[in-house]
Amino acid sequence: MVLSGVEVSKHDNKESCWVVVHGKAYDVTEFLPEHPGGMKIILKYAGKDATEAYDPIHPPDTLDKYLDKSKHLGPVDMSSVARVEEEEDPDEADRQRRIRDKPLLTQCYNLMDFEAVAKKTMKRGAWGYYSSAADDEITLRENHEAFHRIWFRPKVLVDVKEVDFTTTMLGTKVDVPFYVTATALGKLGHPEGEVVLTRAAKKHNVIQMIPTLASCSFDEIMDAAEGDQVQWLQLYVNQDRAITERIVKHAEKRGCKGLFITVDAPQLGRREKDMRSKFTDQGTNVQAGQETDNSQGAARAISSFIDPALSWKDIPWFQSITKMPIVLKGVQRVEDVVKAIEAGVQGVVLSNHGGRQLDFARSAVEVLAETMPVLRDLGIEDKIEIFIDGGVRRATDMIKALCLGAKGVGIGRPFLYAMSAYGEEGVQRAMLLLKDEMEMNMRLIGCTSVDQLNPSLVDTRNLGSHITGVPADNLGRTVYDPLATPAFKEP
Ligand SMILES: Cc1cc2c(cc1C)[n+](S(=O)(=O)[O-])c1c(=O)[nH]c(=O)nc-1n2C[C@H](O)[C@H](O)[C@H](O)COP(=O)(O)O
Repeated sequence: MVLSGVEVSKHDNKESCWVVVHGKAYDVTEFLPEHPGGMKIILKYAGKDATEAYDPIHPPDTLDKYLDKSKHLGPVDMSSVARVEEEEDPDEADRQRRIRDKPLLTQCYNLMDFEAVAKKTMKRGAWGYYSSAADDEITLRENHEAFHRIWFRPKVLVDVKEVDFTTTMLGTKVDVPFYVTATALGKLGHPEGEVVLTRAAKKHNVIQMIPTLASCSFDEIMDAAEGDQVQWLQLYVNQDRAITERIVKHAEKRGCKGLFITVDAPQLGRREKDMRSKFTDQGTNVQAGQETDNSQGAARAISSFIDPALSWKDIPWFQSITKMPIVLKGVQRVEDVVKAIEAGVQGVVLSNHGGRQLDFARSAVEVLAETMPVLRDLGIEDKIEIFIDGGVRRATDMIKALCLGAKGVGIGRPFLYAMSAYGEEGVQRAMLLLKDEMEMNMRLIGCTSVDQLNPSLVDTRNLGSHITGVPADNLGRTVYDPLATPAFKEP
């Protein structure tokens, strides 16, 4: 039996709330209080077609996975279903013009070029979510600027005819020492979402870390991989450990080759640009608890399930439910690296979440420079693989990290911007540009393989002095989007 839009429209309130997604009606009345994005956003679409707002945020299998079958009401005659009149973005016509006039892909010569184009062509809410960082975004800027306080000590008269910058990460051979790190809500930037990154990563033999808060379903992203393409899972630990156990076991069964447990986000940071965009979309498919104030932006709307009680005592439980290598993502001091080694995990990512969590957290490269000498003194530097992420925008940033002892680096925003501005081709070009830069800079530093990169090739004397002159990062500054000012009403 096909429902009419008139029938659906009668259920438009808290007492009886039906929504339509992809031509089917769902009774979400009982789910309202559980929705991570809060009730308001669902009630906005109660009795109407919610598909357009729903898609960028929720993996397609969300309703099948999380809404009891008895609430699936069946097909609707879409010709009679009401739609929500979204308020027209005053900038939309201009944005379409900027998309039309954007530079050719071949005119992008570095990762910051993609950011420049994305800033002008992305929807405000999407740009706000991707570009934002915590509080005054000091750490966001420090992540990139810290690399400017490290200088090279290149060797000369070395035969650098053949350069090979392949390496291994958690036992997987990769073409380049970077991976695509986990960044949520891929469909905010591109209608296909994270699978765009999957396809580009395959072409360059780069590992992709699949985010818990992906727009695409986990299986969609795994299915988009080809052949022996390697993917890792990034995990936000759910307060409901049964959900977490299910996610981890399924990931291992599907062939994930690493479990990256995010440990720097007991609560997601306060990202004001994201909040200012008054993110009105719902949370993702993961679920738990309390009413969320949507005016806190996407971050808060999608993360109420994260367990702030996660602690070192949970590590043995994770080791009991999976054989995947376990890596702690978001470690920020050498004492915790030593603890991670003692806990028997296989790796850490030194990271401050791209500056999106604790403002004034140090850059990962500075923590790396602090960590490796201590591990070497203790003779335990080979007990764990150390990755870093945050602010990596050039191959020289990667080389500096490898010289200081990193196994590889994670890159986040640049691939999101490349995807948002130019789709898969953009991500491909971004990866190619990094490979070109890698080959040139390895030659110029006098090395032919990553295992030759060592601390003697860099001068880090200035790294710890946070307030010091650094060469102006002009493109980065022009692209940097200071906190959007409060939206004053037009006169
Ligand atoms: C840019 C970005 C980063 C996010 C991210 C979303 C975006 C848009 N999200 S978040 O919504 O919760 O903050 C995640 C995430 O899902 N899980 C996670 O572990 N890190 C998340 N990160 C952090 C990411 O994994 C890297 O640590 C960070 O992006 C590295 O810095 P760059 O962007 O400068 O490369």
